[in-house]
This record gives sequence, C-alpha cells and structure tokens, in this order.
Amino acid sequence: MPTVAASPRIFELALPDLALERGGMVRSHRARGWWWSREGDTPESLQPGVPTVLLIHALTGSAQAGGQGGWWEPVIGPGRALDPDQFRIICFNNLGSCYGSSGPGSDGFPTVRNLELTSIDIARAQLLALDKLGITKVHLTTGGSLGGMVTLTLAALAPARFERILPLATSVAASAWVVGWNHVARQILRLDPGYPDNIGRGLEIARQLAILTYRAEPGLDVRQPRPAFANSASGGYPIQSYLEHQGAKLRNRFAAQAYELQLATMDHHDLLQPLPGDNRPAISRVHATTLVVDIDTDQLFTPAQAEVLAGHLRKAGARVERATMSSLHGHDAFLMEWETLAPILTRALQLEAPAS
Ligand SMILES: CC(=O)SCCNC(=O)CCNC(=O)[C@H](O)C(C)(C)COP(=O)(O)OP(=O)(O)OC[C@H]1O[C@@H](n2cnc3c(N)ncnc32)[C@H](O)[C@@H]1OP(=O)(O)O
Ligand SMILES: N[C@@H](CCO)C(=O)O
Repeated sequence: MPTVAASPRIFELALPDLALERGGMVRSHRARGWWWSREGDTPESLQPGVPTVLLIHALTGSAQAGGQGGWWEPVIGPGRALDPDQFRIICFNNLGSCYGSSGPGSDGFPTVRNLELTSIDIARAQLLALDKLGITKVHLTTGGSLGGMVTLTLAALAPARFERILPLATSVAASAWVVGWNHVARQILRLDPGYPDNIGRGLEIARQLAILTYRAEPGLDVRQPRPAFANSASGGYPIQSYLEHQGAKLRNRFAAQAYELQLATMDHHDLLQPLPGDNRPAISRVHATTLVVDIDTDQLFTPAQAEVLAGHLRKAGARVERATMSSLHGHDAFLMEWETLAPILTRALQLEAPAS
C-alpha cells in the first residue's frame, strides 16, 4: 500500500531527571522535538516497521530540521533525500539550548555559576527522549559540527541502537584550534556590560568572529565581493554589513548562557577518553556503519581530522566509508550545499547495517 507523509509537527516530552557529567541535575527535564513521518505514525503512537532517521542540530540550530524555515529544509520532504513517506524523521532541540528543551532559565535547570555541559549530556538527553518514544533502533543518525559530535557520542553510548551514522564536518575530539576560537568568543560575551541577561553587542561580535571561522575565503569573496572603493570606518565594505547582519540576527534569537553552554559541549567533546565506568576510548565502542564526511575548505574540522576519525572507527571494527563535500563556503557548507549534501544522505541511508 502506498504511504503518504503527514504534515511535520513539533512535540514535547517530559523526561526523567538527568544527572550531568560534570555535576548538576536537570529536573523537570523536557525535550522539544520535531517529527515528520507517514500518516498514522505519531510520537504518541509509533507505527511498526517505519525506520527512524535522527537528525542532530549544530550549535545554534533548533529541532525544526525540515519544513518551512528548517535548517535542512531543501533535503527533507516527499521525493527528497530524507523522505517522510519512507522514514520517520525526528530531531530534538539540544539540552542546554534555548529552543524548547531544558536549558538556562527553564524550570529545574541548574542555576549554578560556571555550569559545564558536554556532548555526552546532550546525547544522554536524546537517549532518554528515544526511550520515551519507544524507539529502540535508529536506521540513520546524522548531524554536522556539534551535531556530528553528538552523533558519534550516541553511537558510543548505545552501540547496538544506532545502525548507521553520518558524522559531518566534525572530529573525534575538539582540537585546540576549536577550543581556542570558542574561548575568544566567550571572552567577548563576558565583556558586554549586560552579560549575561541583557547581552547585546557582545553576542553580536562573538557571532561575527564565529561566522568567519564557519566560512572560507573563496566563498566570502564570491558572496561579499569588494567594491572598487569603500570606507571601512563607516562599514562600507559588504563583508562588514554582512557580519553586522549576522551578529544582529543571532542576538535577536539566542541567549548568552545557552550560547556558552553549547560552546562548552564542543570544547569538552573527546571520544578518545573512556566513557564513565569504562576503560577504553569511547570511540572504540562505536559499532554503527559510518559514512565520515568532511568539507574540503573547512578550517575548523579539517579533512585530516576526518581521516583520523575514520581511522579510529576502522580500528574499532566499524564499517567505514568516506566522502568529501567540495565547497567554496567552508565549515557551514553542510547547511548550504544542498546538491552535494542530498546524494550523501541517500548513500548513508543505503549503507549496509552492521552485523549484529
Ligand atoms: C530557530 C532558528 O532560527 S535556527 C535556524 C537554522 N539555522 C541553523 O541551524 C544554523 C544557523 N544558521 C547559519 O549558520 C546560517 O544561516 C547558514 C549557514 C545556514 C546560512 O547562512 P545565511 O546567513 O542564511 O546565508 P548567507 O551567508 O548567504 O547570508 C544571507 C543573509 O545575510 C544577508 N546579507 C547578505 N549579504 C549582506 C550584506 N553585504 N550586508 C548585509 N546583509 C547581508 C542577507 O540579506 C540574508 O539575510 P537574512 O538571513 O536575514 O534573509
Ligand atoms: N552555523 C552553525 C554552527 C557551525 O556549524 C550554527 O550556527 O549552528
């Protein structure tokens, strides 16, 4: 019988309390999710036999992966690479963010100063959400950047649950380069006189700095070409007004404490360390068949790091394939290059499942 996709929707889950890896407890724990699947397959009532695709958003994304305004809108939908006629496509807002899941300011979220969050905490919250929904196997899990870190962490925490993973533009552990950029961004936030509750210019400038690391020189030259003459003191170069626009956009949609917590999850990501209670590198637990994808112009998570990640996964005994996205745009190409991304997603969905 042909299947028909329903409309995408947002849903809320009440989850068990979560003890955080570096101390603190999330009480009144909740997750906001986004769901697109066949007619009749709902968060309240799973239809048997619908394979699940779990999408994990990056630093400042939200659960809304597809549909109008979704961060992967062009690759999700009937007839597209991720087709809700065929797959149950879900995404959760990351723990500690500001788009509906437990995070700074929400009831029961720890209020201690200098709270630290890790990619393990985000992954554990997502495991609790999958438990609550009754999803025991995930056909494909994917995400870029921080989303890739959480993807790898999920596959290390629950190796039997995740059949295929597609970590994009990410690494086995955050490099000193990544931690260094995040450090500078954090110091900029803290210089703002309104930090943290009434932050303004600090969040804008931190985002401007970050945007330059998310892009690459050739793409900026194409999209923000230099005019023959401009005044830089008055912001007359297109790249200047572009960065101002990007900074203002984030200031209007994100919170300083949530931004800091998400930066920390990247900093602390290190699957070369054992998981709590284990003694081997976390990455060696991954069993999922994996397509490791890098971006040739990515200055944050380099192709060399993707090779290192693939090496660790092969050593762990996982089936591993590699692909490279070629782009002018650098790290954020995974949020921009739809024609390159779509066949990669199609390939990942078709990977052979690991022998159980
Ligand atoms: C809940 C949520 O909103 S989450 C939204 C989903 N986003 C994410 O998940 C990640 C966050 N997003 C991003 O990192 C980025 O938006 C990306 C990587 C997806 C794409 O970058 P974009 O900013 O859309 O593309 P691009 O770099 O071409 O910039 C386009 C924007 O800059 C503006 N712009 C472009 N050039 C200039 C310029 N010279 N001067 C001023 N503004 C400019 C455009 O008008 C456009 O503005 P708009 O976004 O308000 O419509
Ligand atoms: N541009 C991404 C971060 C880098 O992947 C975001 O804002 O979520």
